[in-house]
Formats: sequence, structure tokens, C-alpha cells
Amino acid sequence: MPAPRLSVVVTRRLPERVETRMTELFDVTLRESDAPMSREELVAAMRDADVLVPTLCDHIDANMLAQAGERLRLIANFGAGIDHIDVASARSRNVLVSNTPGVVTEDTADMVMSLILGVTRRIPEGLALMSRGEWKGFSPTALLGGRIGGRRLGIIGMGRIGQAVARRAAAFGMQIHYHNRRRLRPETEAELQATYWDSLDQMVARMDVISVNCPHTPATFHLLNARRLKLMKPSAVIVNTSRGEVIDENALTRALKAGELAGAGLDVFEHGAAFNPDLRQLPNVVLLPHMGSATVEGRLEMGEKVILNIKTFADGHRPPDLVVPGVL
Ligand SMILES: O=CC(=O)O
Repeated sequence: MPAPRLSVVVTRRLPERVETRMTELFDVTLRESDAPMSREELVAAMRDADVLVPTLCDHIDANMLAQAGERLRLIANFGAGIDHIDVASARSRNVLVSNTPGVVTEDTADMVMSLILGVTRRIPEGLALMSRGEWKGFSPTALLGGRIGGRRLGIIGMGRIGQAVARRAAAFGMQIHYHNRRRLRPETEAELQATYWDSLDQMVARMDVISVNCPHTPATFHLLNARRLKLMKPSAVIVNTSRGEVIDENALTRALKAGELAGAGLDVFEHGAAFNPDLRQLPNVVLLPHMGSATVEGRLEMGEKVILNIKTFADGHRPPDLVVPGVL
């Protein structure tokens, strides 16, 4: 007799092709609405499922896992970041956690470049002028931005995405610097022509652009706090496509308002959609609604990864993208 199909609950709408494939493979409950589940709905979903497929909007803590009962075996996250899941608690309850690394790398790095260029070349101000219908024609002195070629880019977090940013930025003529928990191998450092800074303080003080590409963990929470932001040059720009929690958003907003920083490009916020409203008033800030990995191709590949993780688990093996607590 074939083994019963795994019961899988998906917490958000996913691309249609992914949902269709899941329906073919698993006993899947898809979400009809695209609203995130409430805490209660999530606990109920975990109680009813062998596998939960959440997204970064679904905060899963130890308490919820305790209420979820014994059935849940795998949390196959649709997304690379897993800071919304208490992975250690899950493991202590024999629940595995997997994610979708790799497939978000190139798209997110593209978005970093878009934000760097958006801020330094004042693209939102140009767009606003055009959409207000106020452009009167070319002017040699209007909307002058800064050239990024020759500028120093400091990458915080030199994992897959950080390295993809380094390759792109080097092609734009930027000088690549980085800070990371571990120094890269000499060959990789040479290939990327990247300069390593052991001291984050010293690096941020010397950079023209900072790109945040480290995951959010207890160790990186408010890594860019008020003190570190003050070390930065007033002409410097920050972009963040990682997680909002890595920057103290209120301190950043204050620094931008006070002219202590030249601009920011933010795709992520400390409290998601409830971001500091003052940011919207600042002309030197580009705000995006967490769309760093939002490409059709990327989302389909994320879906394929989730399916592979579940299928491999169903076949009695370790999911290829198993998240090990404490190792990111
Ligand atoms: O932010 C996007 C992701 O975690 O995949």
C-alpha cells in the first residue's frame, strides 16, 4: 500500500504553478485569501498538518509550537530568511525547518544596485517631477546626483547575496569593502577584489555606500544603531534589502532628517508595513515594499525548492535546505 500523502498547509497565496504542483503531490490545503494568517489560524494550521509552508509574515514562536501538538514534522519556509521562526524550539520538538536559499541571490543583488542608483541618482525625485507634470525640459543644473563609479561600497554580510552585490558593484566601478563574521578565503577575496574590515566601526566610518546583506539574528539586531550611524560620513548612503531589524530605524530616520546621512534605500523595515512615517517625507530616501526577491522566475524557483524539501522529507531523507539552529 502506498504511504499516505503528507498533509501540507500553505499560509499564503503562492504562484499558481507552485500551488498546482503541490496539489498534484501532496494533500495540500491552500490559502484562499492573501492576508497573512492570525496567530490562532497559524496554530490551528500547525495542529492539522504534517508540513507547514509559511512565509516571512508568519511569526512562529516557542509558545505556538507548544500549542501545535505532535503532528507537525516540517516547516518548509517559502523564503530564505528564517528569523520569524524559532528554529531551536522547533528542533527541540522534533520539527525540522527548511528554507529556500540560493534562488533569491541574484534578484536581491539586482535590487541592491537599483536602490544604490535610485538614491544616488535621485530617481524618485525625477519620477515625482514627471508624474506631477512639472518638467519643463532639460536643465544642466537640475537633479544632479552623485557618480557611483570610484565610490567605496561597504557590504555588511558577505554571504551569497553580499558576494553577488560585490560582483555587480565592481562592474559599476565601485571599490568593494566588506565586514563579515568570517573572512572570505583569499581566492574569493582576490576574485571579488574585496577589502576585508575586521572592525565594522572603522569600515562604516570610511564608506560612501553601505549595503546591509547579513541575516537578522540576535547578533545583528540593530547592528547599525545610533552610535554607528553617527560614525558614517554625512555624504554616505545606506541601502537595506536584508531585514529591517538590522538597522535602528528611528535612529536612521533621525540621522536622515538631521542631514547626518545623504540618503537611504530601504526595501525592508523594522516593523514591516508599519515603518516610520517620517521616512515617506524625505526626498533622499527610496522606499520599496519588500520586493528584493520579487521576480516571476525567483518565486517559481522558491516554490520548486519548497516542493523539493517536502518531497525529500516525505521520502525519508533530510531536506536539502535544512536550517540548523544557530547556523545561518
Ligand atoms: O526576504 C526574502 C526572503 O527571506 O526570502
